[in-house]
Amino acid sequence: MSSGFPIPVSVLTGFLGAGKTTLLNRLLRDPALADTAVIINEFGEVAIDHLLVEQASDGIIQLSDGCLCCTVRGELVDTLADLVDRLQTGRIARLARVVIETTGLADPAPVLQSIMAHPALVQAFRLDGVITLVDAVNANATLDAHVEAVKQVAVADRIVLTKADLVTDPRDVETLRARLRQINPGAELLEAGDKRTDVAALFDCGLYNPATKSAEVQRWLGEEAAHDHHHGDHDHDDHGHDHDSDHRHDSRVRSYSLVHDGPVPFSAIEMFLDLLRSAHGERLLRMKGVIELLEDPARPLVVHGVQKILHPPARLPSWPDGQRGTRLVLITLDMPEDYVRRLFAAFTNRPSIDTPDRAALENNPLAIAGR
Ligand SMILES: Nc1nc2c(ncn2[C@@H]2O[C@H](COP(=O)(O)OP(=O)(O)OP(=O)(O)O)[C@@H](O)[C@H]2O)c(=O)[nH]1
Repeated sequence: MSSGFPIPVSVLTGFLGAGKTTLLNRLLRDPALADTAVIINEFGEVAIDHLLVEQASDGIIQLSDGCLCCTVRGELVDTLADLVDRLQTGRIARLARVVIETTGLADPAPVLQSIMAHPALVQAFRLDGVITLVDAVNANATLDAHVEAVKQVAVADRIVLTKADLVTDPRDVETLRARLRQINPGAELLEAGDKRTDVAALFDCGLYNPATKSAEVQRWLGEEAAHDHHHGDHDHDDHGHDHDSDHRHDSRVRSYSLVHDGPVPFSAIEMFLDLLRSAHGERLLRMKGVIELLEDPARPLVVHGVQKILHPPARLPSWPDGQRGTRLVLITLDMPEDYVRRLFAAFTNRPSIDTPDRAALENNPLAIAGR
């Protein structure tokens, strides 16, 4: 494949009517998004019709500013594969970026998985990040009612609050921000109405940016460290209202970091990640981390995963903050944290009491109870 690959893919998600199309229309006016293909993952209306100048017969639409727009007909992977084919056969001159707008209340994980798990697409595309829009007026009710909405927040790299202008009491926005922080401490929290919520703020949020050979590691690790906690089962908001934990899907979401000072053999980390994903894939909403490998401790290995899918690990040329060590950040849904911690300890050779050591685990991975 030529040097333009892998092409960054951003997923724009958010509840029904959260303001995805509105934000996308604003962003597409920025020349920085030239040569971007927008894939709208739904049938029916073309949402950005006022930008259209020409509709190609095959469903891919060339916009006046050079962007491409298509609605998914059939499988998303087919649409992405078709874009690669067009690029390689010269039917598209350039393709710098893909933005996938998902439908309202969808679980974004299958979209991410369809890209990251596809053997051919993974060569052509890399997941840049998930941008989740949250409607400040309706978010609390939606988060209470739909676990998909909580997942959308949990997998985000950027959370954009929309319609804050319609909320009369600013304290309600602050309460919502705290709730979103609780679900996903690592994501940057922005407001749609803020001029700074631009292309630069929303894109290129991968852990590893091949263009600059740098990582966002420092920022999200710092955030996570500051927020490392269990999410309480019994929260109350600023107005003193207790939430019924049965309706609080976000109490099922936890984020925590796993830290190991010192290098870890590649085989150990590989086995740890394999076991975690095979045993708990659906519950592992998001994982990001840097790993100090025994085999090459000077160059951190960056891992990035969504559910069972692990993005191909990238190498950084050096440690971004000078601090070595293995640090993984997990966002999980209904996953026994204790099991994960003990598994990690076993593979990093720090068995806790009653936990079999790594050699025993490699022979019998089920030896850790509590799954
Ligand atoms: N006041 C206000 N209205 C907004 C804001 N963002 C979006 N809207 C309005 O909310 C409505 C829905 O916005 P869309 O951009 O269509 O939302 P969407 O997420 O694309 O909607 P679906 O694709 O149907 O899920 C529109 O009427 C927008 O004008 C905002 O920040 N403030």
